[in-house]
Amino acid sequence: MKDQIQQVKAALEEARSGLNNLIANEEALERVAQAANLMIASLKNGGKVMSCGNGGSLCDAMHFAEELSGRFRQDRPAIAAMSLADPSHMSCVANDFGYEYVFSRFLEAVGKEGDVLLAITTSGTSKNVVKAAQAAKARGVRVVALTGKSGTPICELADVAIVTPAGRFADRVQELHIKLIHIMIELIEAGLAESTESKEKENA
Ligand SMILES: O=C(CO)[C@@H](O)[C@H](O)[C@H](O)[C@H](O)COP(=O)(O)O
Ligand SMILES: [Zn+2]
Repeated sequence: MKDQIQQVKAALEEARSGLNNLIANEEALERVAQAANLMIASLKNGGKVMSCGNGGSLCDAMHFAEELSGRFRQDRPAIAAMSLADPSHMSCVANDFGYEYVFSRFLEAVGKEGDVLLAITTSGTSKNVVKAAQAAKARGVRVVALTGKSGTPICELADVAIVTPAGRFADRVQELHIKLIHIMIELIEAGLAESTESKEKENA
């Protein structure tokens, strides 16, 4: 039991050090604001935000989209967001074309010029996420990448790459990603509320 408590403490210390590094990383913080601004501009123009990732990052992609289309902290109008995560689509495309096409094919079906894709990959190299970013670029969809490694294929493709290194393991990177996802939602809600308020003032 003592050893386990030590293990819990060490894991929390490691997570804290990842968070401290992120707080000190001005470039990454700036990119978070840039990413939110890209999404706000798209949403104001009638666009939508799509998201994708593998494993835990797919859960993060879904978490992000549902808090925009559903609810985050308080009631407000629904925001146009969807994860590219329909299991029937994924099983069909994986079965008939290959797993690397599961997100790109969905994006080809629903992505429109002016939309934004949030592409989440801790390694920065997952083929299906990279292919989704390529499909996005080909049709004028802007790409925000959330990753743990710089200089990776997803960074090369992204309009805004948010890089959050956090040691050897994907789970620590994901823990930072989910924080940034919540923060981006806060920024998006604030940005959209601001524009609604100024429209209401104009019309008053
Ligand atoms: O959640 C975790 C690890 O924390 C795993 O399920 C992890 O998401 C999977 O190994 C993914 O396939 C990793 O893909 P990626 O982040 O490198 O794109
Ligand atoms: Zn949440």
